[in-house]
Amino acid sequence: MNVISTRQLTKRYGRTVALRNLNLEVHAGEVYGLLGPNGAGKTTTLRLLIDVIRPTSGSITLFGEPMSPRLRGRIGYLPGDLVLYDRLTGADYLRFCGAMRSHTDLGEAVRLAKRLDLDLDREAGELSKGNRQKLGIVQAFGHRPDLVVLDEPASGLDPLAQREFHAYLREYVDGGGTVLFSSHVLSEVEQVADRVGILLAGSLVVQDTVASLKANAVRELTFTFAEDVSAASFSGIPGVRDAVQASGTEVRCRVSGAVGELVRAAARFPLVNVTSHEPDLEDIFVHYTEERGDDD
Ligand SMILES: Nc1ncnc2c1ncn2[C@@H]1O[C@H](COP(=O)(O)OP(=O)(O)OP(=O)(O)O)[C@@H](O)[C@H]1O
Repeated sequence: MNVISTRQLTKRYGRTVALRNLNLEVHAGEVYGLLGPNGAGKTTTLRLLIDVIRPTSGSITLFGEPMSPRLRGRIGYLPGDLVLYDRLTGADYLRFCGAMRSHTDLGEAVRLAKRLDLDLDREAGELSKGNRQKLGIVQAFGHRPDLVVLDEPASGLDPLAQREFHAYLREYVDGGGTVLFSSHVLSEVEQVADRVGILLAGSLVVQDTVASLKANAVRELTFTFAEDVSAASFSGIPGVRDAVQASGTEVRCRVSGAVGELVRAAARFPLVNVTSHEPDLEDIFVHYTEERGDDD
């Protein structure tokens, strides 16, 4: 089942098209990472989904229904620009958020705060950036929502807090929750997301599992031969993007998809060694960004 489904979702700010015909599907029980460089439209997407801004055109369905006040209570949200009341303690702030949602049980929030090593007795004005972020995360999950939408959640968290937060996310989705989060920290998305969407200049250019993106990504194979072999021998082989002469006896090929044809071709020469550079999410991200740049 799709917890989030958007159809041709578009948002313009005057002449700026922040989001263009977005068809996003987030499945129940998954962690979905929305990636993109600054200004790509991530925050716009998240704000549309939680109904703080309205689309120029297109539609949004959450839990199979159009947004309504009843649905709001099922959603937790961490904004990218979290505003806290400096004189309220963390506990006061959580009670305040709870009262607005008619959810007075702070049990889950207190448990998560403990896990993240956040002192709820301190006033927000005294908290460091990372601890303010933790309080924002705690309020997003505190009312036990079914869907949580997080804008750059790991921003400011130290590595230990990040690890604990990621473990919590996994437990939350294993318990039936669904998470959509935005990030431009590729390693974070790679670690924690089941599926990834890459937004570039307001358009979703790819949406897939991290594993599948990697399997289909361009990888680099370097062949070392016992004698000089020309890179031209490898151009035109299915999957080969380009073949570069690294030295007389060394050829570097960029290949997408299966590498069998290329390896068979290389084996016709006196092959001494093959090394493969496995693509990570960063390579994939750079690839789509460059491809997009080439189109423009
Ligand atoms: N309120 C607004 N008025 C005018 N333009 C806006 C407004 N909000 C966003 N934009 C523009 O819409 C585009 C998308 O912005 P958005 O904040 O969604 O990007 P983002 O991917 O979240 O970026 P970042 O990673 O920097 O937070 C940008 O060109 C931005 O300048």
